[in-house]
Amino acid sequence: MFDQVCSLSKHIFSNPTDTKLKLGPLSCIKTYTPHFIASPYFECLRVAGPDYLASAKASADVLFGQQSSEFSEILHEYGMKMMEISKRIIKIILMCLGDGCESRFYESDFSKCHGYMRIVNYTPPETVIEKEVEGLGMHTDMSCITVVYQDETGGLQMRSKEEGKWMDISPCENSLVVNVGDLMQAWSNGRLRSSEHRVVLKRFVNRLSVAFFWCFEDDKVILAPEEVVGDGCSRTYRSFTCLDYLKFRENNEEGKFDRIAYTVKDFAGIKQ
Ligand SMILES: O=C(O)CCC(=O)C(=O)O
Ligand SMILES: [Fe+2]
Repeated sequence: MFDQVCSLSKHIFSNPTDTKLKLGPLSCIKTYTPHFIASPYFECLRVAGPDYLASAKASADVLFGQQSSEFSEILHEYGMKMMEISKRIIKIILMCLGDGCESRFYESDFSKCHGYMRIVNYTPPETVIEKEVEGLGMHTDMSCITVVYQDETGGLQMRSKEEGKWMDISPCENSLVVNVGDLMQAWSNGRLRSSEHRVVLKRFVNRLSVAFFWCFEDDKVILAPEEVVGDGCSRTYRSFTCLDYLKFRENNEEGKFDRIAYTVKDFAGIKQ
């Protein structure tokens, strides 16, 4: 499935810019983010749930005409699989947070989660002066969890908690990277950490990744349950609605990921 998603996506990204911009920020469909928004070397296509088929088809129809259904069918299958995987992962995470947490909180807090994916094509500059070029600058994800498939090129890096050193997350065949996002950090009262990460590019090597973001519904009020906070501990985040946080990030980033000036801690963290 990854191979199919990758080869169909490469085909889409190989279209001329003018064609891709039919899906761009100034079009009515707005599923394509061109170069120079997140970074000069980053472009992406967004496929939104819950109807992945309709979302992918809307993009494919504009690019290839109505007869093409291969792309939308495979992305639908991929989206459904990612939903299933995300549910399984979150249930395991809840189990790790305490006895009975899964049965207590899955239905009440996570059953309305939704997902969307970003297929990202990284094109490094042809002349590289510095040793390392960032395809996507340091950031945290605004999700509960993110499930990432990266191709064999590598380049994903996470910042270690203690020393803030960059660690390579090397690609491994048939493996996915699972990343905790900001919403889960706040919901778990900081027991789970939304990791800072970035993507560095290799000279002359194109890179493709598919990131699936699993998020709370927009009007969800996020507040760590007492059982998760734990006896004798206090809340480190005030309650907030998911959409308010997404808007806060949007307003502060102006579409760029090149600095991490504001995170969920700045938005809802309670000063201790
Ligand atoms: O391309 C990758 O491997 C990661 C992308 C990412 O971090 C993101 O889209 O938020
Ligand atoms: Fe990310």
